[in-house]
Amino acid sequence: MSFTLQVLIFSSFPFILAILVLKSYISSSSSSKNHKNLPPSPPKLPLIGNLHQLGSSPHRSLHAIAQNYGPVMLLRFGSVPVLIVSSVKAAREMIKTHDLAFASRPALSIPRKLFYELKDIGFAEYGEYWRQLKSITVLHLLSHKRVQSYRQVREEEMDLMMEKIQKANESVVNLSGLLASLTNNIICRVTLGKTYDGRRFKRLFARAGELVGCFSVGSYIPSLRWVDRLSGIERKTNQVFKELDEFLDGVVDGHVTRKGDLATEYEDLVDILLDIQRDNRTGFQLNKRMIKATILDLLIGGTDTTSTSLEWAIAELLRHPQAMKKLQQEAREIGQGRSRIVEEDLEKMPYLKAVLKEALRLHTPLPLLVPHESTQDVKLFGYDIPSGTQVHINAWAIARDPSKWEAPEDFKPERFLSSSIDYKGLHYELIPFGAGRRRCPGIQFSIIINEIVLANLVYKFDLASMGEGSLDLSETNGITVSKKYPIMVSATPVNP
Ligand code: HEM
Repeated sequence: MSFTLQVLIFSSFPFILAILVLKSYISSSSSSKNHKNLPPSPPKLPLIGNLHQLGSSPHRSLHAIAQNYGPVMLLRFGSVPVLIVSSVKAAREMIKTHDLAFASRPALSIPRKLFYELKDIGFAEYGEYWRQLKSITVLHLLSHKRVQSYRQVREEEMDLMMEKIQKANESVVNLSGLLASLTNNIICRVTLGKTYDGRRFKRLFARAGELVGCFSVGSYIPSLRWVDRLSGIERKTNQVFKELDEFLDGVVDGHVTRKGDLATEYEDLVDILLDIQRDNRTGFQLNKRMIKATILDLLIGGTDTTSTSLEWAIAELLRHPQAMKKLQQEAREIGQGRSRIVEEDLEKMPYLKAVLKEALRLHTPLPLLVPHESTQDVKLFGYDIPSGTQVHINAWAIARDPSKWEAPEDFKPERFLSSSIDYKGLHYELIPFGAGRRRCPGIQFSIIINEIVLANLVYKFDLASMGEGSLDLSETNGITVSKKYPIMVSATPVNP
């Protein structure tokens, strides 16, 4: 930054601050005149509001603040009113009773750039466009039948991973890295028709994922939008978008040109989107930008979330040898000496399902879900919530609410053996995939990968953690909360 620019910025700062404080005073005095019954709020600073209180783990900081201000509290991130919902009762009222009012998303500047002006499913505002795209996703891309049809892809990629572990011959392997590659390969083959696992591809998607979770000052304090320019975040977003767009252009064009002359074993999701575009069978005209935005959503939304949840489950099993033993017993009784557990076996493995549920409860991969936004004035929990309020549901806090969960901090898969609580969006105490209209459409897709991989891993190997990091539960920062240190194991093959 040049000296003159610095002087200009810093000399104008007190002036900008004064205007903003005055503005916030005027608006707060005018809102108090409206006699709105707003939710409780912690004290805030001028200009930044409560942003300084978020820290590096916002789900933990917000949980701590909610202990004093209650399960429905109103914060300010810069100039944006942000509602934080932290109890089962409040989440149920929000999603069950007022789902429509809260079904939109805030238009944040980084997703807007990366996802083709919000032409994807995850960040599109609520309306006819989102409804059509979500229905295509649920009915054609991620339906039960479609997920079943990719069984061979799952099995081939899983076998490749097991071979790598076998070949390591009990020397230390980075299991976290293998799980990340496995889910990346499955999602790429299903979505794009082939694997992309080069360093450049992985780095591009890692940068895109990081950017989605990044805080852009301009989205919350419009008068300080220039900070995003100076910090380099705007340039980085534009660069990543350019590279993503070139990559996706190549993918879509490649699918168009090979049509007809190159027989493929299965239809991947780009083929299906192009078919829908061609026959216009849904009555909704898809264009290339919409197709690219949709693919990007599936790649970014499905990969890390799936591998992270499996990684947490394995970390907890390594920390709880009794639970590991119980799961191995279940797998070996079901497998009965066959070379592998198959997908038909999974329904007969209640402990496996309980382990994965318990891991999703304790280590919610997206602890604050994806932000929602109200599009009308609503009464929630007795409070007035104005239209245009951004909403974060602290699913991580809800999943350890002591009034709903006994010994909430303990890893106890057994709690699910005698309970009908599921993560599909009907039990608000466990909502790692969200609930209501905006619920994740990839539940089945990710759960079947995690079930089949975990079942076979413990069926074929005895895993011993190597190094302290494997058992350490520290978290990364970002929208998807993963294990900070990779799981390193030595895997001894067992003869089932
Ligand atoms: C363990 C794995 C996963 C977790 C924990 C997860 C979690 C979530 C959450 C919390 C949301 C937002 C819900 C809300 O706003 O209330 C979401 C939305 C979404 N997820 Fe997932 N997800 C997972 C896997 C997947 C997979 C495998 C795919 C696709 C291949 C996928 C695609 C999407 C899409 C497209 C949306 C946007 C839905 C909308 O806004 O209407 N997810 N997911």
